[in-house]
Amino acid sequence: MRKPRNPTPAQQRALAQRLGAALQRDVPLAARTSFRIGGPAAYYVEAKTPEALAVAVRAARALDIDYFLLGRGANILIGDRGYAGLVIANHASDIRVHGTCVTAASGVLVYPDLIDTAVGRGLSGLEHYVGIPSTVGGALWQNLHFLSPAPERERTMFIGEVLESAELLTADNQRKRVDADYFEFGYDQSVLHSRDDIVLSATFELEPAPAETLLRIMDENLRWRADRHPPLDSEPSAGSIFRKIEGIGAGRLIDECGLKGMSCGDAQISPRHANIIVNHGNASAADVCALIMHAQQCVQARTGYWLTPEISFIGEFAPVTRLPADVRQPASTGPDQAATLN
Ligand SMILES: NC(=O)C1=CN([C@@H]2O[C@H](COP(=O)(O)OP(=O)(O)OC[C@H]3O[C@@H](n4cnc5c(N)ncnc54)[C@H](OP(=O)(O)O)[C@@H]3O)[C@@H](O)[C@H]2O)C=CC1
Ligand SMILES: C=C(O[C@H]1[C@H](O)[C@@H](CO)O[C@H](OP(=O)(O)OP(=O)(O)OC[C@H]2O[C@@H](n3ccc(=O)[nH]c3=O)[C@H](O)[C@@H]2O)[C@@H]1NC(C)=O)C(=O)O
Repeated sequence: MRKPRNPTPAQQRALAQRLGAALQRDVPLAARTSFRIGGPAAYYVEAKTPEALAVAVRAARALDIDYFLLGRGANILIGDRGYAGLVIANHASDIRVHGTCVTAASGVLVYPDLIDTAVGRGLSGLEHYVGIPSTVGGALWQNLHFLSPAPERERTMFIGEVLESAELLTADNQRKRVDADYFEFGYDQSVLHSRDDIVLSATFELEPAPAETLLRIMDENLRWRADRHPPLDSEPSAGSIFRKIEGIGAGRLIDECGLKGMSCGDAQISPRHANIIVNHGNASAADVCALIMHAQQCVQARTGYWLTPEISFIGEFAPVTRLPADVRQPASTGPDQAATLN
């Protein structure tokens, strides 16, 4: 991602005029991410409806101001120097049920809000994604996934399977309804990665199911996650750091290199799951980058595989100044190390 530019004084005035009192300055972002890491947003606005989201995105585009759309902040690492442009936080939270369909604004939290609403009406299709932090928009961006129910767990299920349609703000600022095929969903993949479309809302087509079946699946999936992943509330993270390597496992490769438990400052490769880096309090983005680069280098040297980050790197990154505990050579000295990780 290009380093965001500081808006000029003229752009700043025009933005303030368009967004009014909703526009805030120098807003800390760390607490707005699941990693609890990152510097401030120079400009920040919270969109509480899909209409307000469209207004903010259109304003940034019209004024040629760099912007970033922040969902739950669960799949990103924000640089220690923050984001120089406009961060648009998606808090659009409306949910409507009509028959077996549920329509949610893109800022709705998949868990608990969307899942609880669907399950409360006895509707099946979303309960698999219990415990995973994501807004509806983020879920479509990455095609949110989890294993099919126990005991078989024979395949990965994707949220795209139950998507009926979505309303977008397209790259040319049109509001448009599209069906699920439009998204060209894959594993961790959708058309949103390559197009500038913004999801405003989504409609899911679900199926009636007995409450006890839905509650059993949710309970089993929460236990599956609790057994394998560090708990998000006490050990903040961004979930899997590296992309899946089919049939091999990014986590397994890091584990085989003996890197579990390795620390850099307060950042640590989780002793529980090697593909997750946790923040024990005051980890910086630079600390996380140092661990990422170290894992990439170790895994490549030992196995020949190159680990590609799954998370997005947002904003401006400070140089790596601290190194993982047992690394003797500097991993990087430049400010743009995030660009070298991909
Ligand atoms: N399976 C698991 O266990 C876990 C999965 N995750 C995944 O991480 C993601 C977390 O979502 P969330 O926290 O909400 O997202 P984030 O705030 O982390 O943003 C991630 C990206 O999603 C895109 N995005 C967010 N909202 C929208 C929208 N309304 N329209 C278009 N693009 C959007 C943005 O892309 P852009 O910059 O291109 O606009 C952004 O870069 C989910 O996809 C989830 O599947 C996370 C943790 C664990
Ligand atoms: C956590 C995420 O998604 C998760 C998703 O929740 C679950 C369930 O569907 O499947 C994937 O985890 P995963 O644990 O199977 O992924 P990997 O990190 O590639 O591990 C693969 C395999 O390696 C082994 N493994 C993993 C960690 C470890 O420390 N040691 C080890 O040996 C395990 O057997 C594991 O099953 C997703 N991760 C990726 C990178 O695809 C996320 O996207 O943030």
